Amino acid sequence: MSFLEIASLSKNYGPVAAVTGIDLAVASGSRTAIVGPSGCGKTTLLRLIAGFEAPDGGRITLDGKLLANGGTSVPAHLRGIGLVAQDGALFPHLTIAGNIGFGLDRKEPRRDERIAELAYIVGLDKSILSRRPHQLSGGQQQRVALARAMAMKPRLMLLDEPFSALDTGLRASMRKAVAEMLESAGITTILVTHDQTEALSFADQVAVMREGRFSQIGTPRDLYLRPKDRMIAEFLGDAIVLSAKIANGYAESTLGRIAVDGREPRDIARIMLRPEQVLLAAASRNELAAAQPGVLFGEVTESEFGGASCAVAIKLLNTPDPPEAAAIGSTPLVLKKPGVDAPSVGDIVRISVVGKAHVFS
Ligand SMILES: Nc1ncnc2c1ncn2[C@@H]1O[C@H](COP(=O)(O)OP(=O)(O)OP(=O)(O)O)[C@@H](O)[C@H]1O
Repeated sequence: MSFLEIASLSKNYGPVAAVTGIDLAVASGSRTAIVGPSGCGKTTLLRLIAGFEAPDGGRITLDGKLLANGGTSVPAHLRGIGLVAQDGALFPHLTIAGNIGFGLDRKEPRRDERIAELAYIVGLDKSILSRRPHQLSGGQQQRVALARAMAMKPRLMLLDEPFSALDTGLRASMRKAVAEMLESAGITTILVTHDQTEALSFADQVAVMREGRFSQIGTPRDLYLRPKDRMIAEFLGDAIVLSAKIANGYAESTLGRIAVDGREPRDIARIMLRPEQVLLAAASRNELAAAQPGVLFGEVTESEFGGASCAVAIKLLNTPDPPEAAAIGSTPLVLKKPGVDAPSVGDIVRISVVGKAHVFS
């Protein structure tokens, strides 16, 4: 049995089915990320696990102990679960030190030391410990909430978008620091996030949620490279989706002959490539005129500078599959390339594909 087991969990708010028949198994000491569009039920699921909401149906078991089963529910304060809410939910009348140390024993001789240590771990300066929450930025408040939850040494930590108020650089370093801190304390964690990169880099297991249900659960690599459908593919990153004919482990498509991850022959299939699988090399019109069969060329129609990642749109100039070319001609291939050597509008490029394409079932 897994550390956390959720079976057929449901919660309705009047006519709104916020969570519908969720099953989830979480291994001890692991990190799970839940991603999904706004309103799909992520926060409700965390609140059900934490015990702030009672489910209408289903079961939650933690470390072999039943926490919720139909009508019966263990109260939140007896679950040993930490929840860091989206807005931090700090106590406004307490100082930052008071907030962080809220759950610590007042008679504990090392209490102040422990508070300072927790503040240090989440990257907060000691000088803010005497302030009140309203005197902190949103990002600082989120870190206080995290330190307060850590102080309780929970068996399971639930993080609801805990890095959303931080800017990009700080967000990545906090994510890494928090992951290390949770790992060294052996705390099992579930993170809810809107940010795909955050989910893919933080977790051992990712669950994609849609309309109250999980549409796919797997390792970050599995979900990124082998998503079940186009929506999941596009939720986790940019995707190039093409029609293709599959035979002998290869797809015949607009982008030529590409190895695929399935061997089942299909006359009409949809395949997916991640844009970073498509490589561009500078070429000329002479090379295009003398192109060997199967060698693909394109012309850059748009190039939008974005620093490390520039959007480059390409119109295919020759294709092994003319009817598809017409289709892709109207929607150009869009790739992200580093700004330092992104091609310019009008450039001719040779196109090649690395790795395998994924075949949607
Ligand atoms: N207390 C409540 N009363 C009524 N409806 C609610 C309540 N809490 C949530 N809902 C509804 O349940 C659905 C799921 O909400 P939830 O907050 O769980 O989504 P979410 O995926 O966390 O969204 P976001 O990413 O925007 O935070 C939404 O339709 C929401 O409006």
